[in-house]
Amino acid sequence: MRERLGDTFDPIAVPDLPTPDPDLDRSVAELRRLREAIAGLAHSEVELGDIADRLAEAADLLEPRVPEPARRLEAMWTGAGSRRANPVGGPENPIAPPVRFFGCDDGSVTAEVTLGLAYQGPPGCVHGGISALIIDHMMGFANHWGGRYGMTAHYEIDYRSPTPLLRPLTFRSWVDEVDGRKTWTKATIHAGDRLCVEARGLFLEASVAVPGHPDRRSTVGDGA
Ligand SMILES: CCCCCCCC/C=C\CCCCCCCC(=O)SCCNC(=O)CCNC(=O)[C@H](O)C(C)(C)COP(=O)(O)OP(=O)(O)OC[C@H]1O[C@@H](n2cnc3c(N)ncnc32)[C@H](O)[C@@H]1OP(=O)(O)O
Repeated sequence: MRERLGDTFDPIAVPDLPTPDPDLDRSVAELRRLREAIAGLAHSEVELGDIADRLAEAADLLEPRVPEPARRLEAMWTGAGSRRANPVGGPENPIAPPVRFFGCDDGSVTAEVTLGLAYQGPPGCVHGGISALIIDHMMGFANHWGGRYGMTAHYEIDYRSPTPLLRPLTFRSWVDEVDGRKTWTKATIHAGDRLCVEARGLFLEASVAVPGHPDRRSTVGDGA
């Protein structure tokens, strides 16, 4: 059995996601297409003057309408936390790589993603910081799937072999050990059968103040 994570979240219940704004999701999807297209352009192969003007026009239209960041932050932490806006897979976040997470019967969480040129580090390979970003976030999912939560206190990562761009990658994470407030969580990235990355993180139960809600604290990942 595999369960798509993020929309609902057993075994730790989280509030429902806010109703999506279809036009916001669509804008982000279009921005992602642009991001991949622009990252893939070779110099001088396409005449970009007109495109740059049109992008500037869209940005000029948008910028004056953007509310203060404090207002956006407050909205993000109302109801379902920042799940829709987070930088890994968040449908409202243009920089988010398009990762989908699944919870498995064996207690692990898997994710599948193919990363494009915008995420390049070494030639033809995924930037190590991008791998780390996805792993950190995914460990948070694995903790929840295992009935735990917490903030990342420490994590270590071993890059065992190059992680290819433009090929399906399988991420996997699971809770390895628990002790009081501490949760140790492991994760791997594979390209086919080849191990590319392995990591281990320490998460500590903790809470942080919720922006715009002085009376509330969030346990990070609880969607409080
Ligand atoms: C997003 C919302 C989604 C909602 C939807 C839910 C479903 C989805 C689920 C999930 C997806 C989301 C997943 C998110 C993932 C993102 C994760 C992050 O990016 S977290 C940001 C980065 N991390 C920080 O900013 C922490 C900063 N650090 C701190 O605030 C503190 O250091 C803290 C709270 C971690 C610990 O501080 P203390 O004061 O509570 O604890 P002390 O007393 O220092 O330590 C307690 C024990 O832990 C050990 N310890 C502490 N830090 C350690 C370290 N770095 N290394 C090793 N041991 C450490 C200590 O030695 C001590 O151990 P002894 O009890 O004595 O055995």
